[in-house]
Amino acid sequence: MRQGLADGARFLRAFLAHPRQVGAVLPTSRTAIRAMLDLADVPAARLVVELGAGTGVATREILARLSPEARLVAVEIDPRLARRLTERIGDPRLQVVCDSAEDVDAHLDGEAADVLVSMLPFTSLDADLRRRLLDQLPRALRPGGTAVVIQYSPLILGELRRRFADVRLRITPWNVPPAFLFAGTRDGSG
Ligand SMILES: C[S@@+](CC[C@H](N)C(=O)[O-])C[C@H]1O[C@@H](n2cnc3c(N)ncnc32)[C@H](O)[C@@H]1O
Repeated sequence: MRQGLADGARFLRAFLAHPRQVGAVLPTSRTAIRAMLDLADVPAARLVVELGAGTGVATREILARLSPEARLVAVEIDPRLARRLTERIGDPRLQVVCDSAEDVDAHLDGEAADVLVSMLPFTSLDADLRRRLLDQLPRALRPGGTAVVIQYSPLILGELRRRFADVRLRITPWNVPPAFLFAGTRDGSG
């Protein structure tokens, strides 16, 4: 409970410092995170990449589903949030990277992700940055891999359809505000 409040306060501070970069006043609910992760096969993945890890609400749930031999690379641009994540989650499968998700490739050692989880606030970002970040999603994935994306509006659907062979859409009311969940599959079976 106290940890949840502390995370909420930390998230709000990050929002007040960089509203467009953070894109939300409250951390995403665990129920919405679970519904999003249900759209991909995290337990079968060898490499999962998370973009925009924030206070780690999805990071923890990914680790709970991840196999003992797999690894998770979590990218967060805000140095305070990234440092806090490293301090708080001592799991040897987790690597926290403080960088922009535009440069995620540089941190994957030539590997491609089986599952990519995006918490990035695409709709509040500047259009050029949004395009560069969206272009990274299929690039960081292996052929046949899945990207799951959470947003507070459906506006990104067309952009995802341009980049993925198949895109599924779900809506979860168990978040403030209600969230749109997308799952895109990269072309090819690998
Ligand atoms: C809507 S928040 C979600 C955070 C977290 N998953 C949660 O719900 O608590 C978006 C996160 O993406 C991060 N972010 C924004 N732009 C980014 C970028 N270019 N690269 C990496 N992280 C970014 C923000 O700092 C913020 O932590």
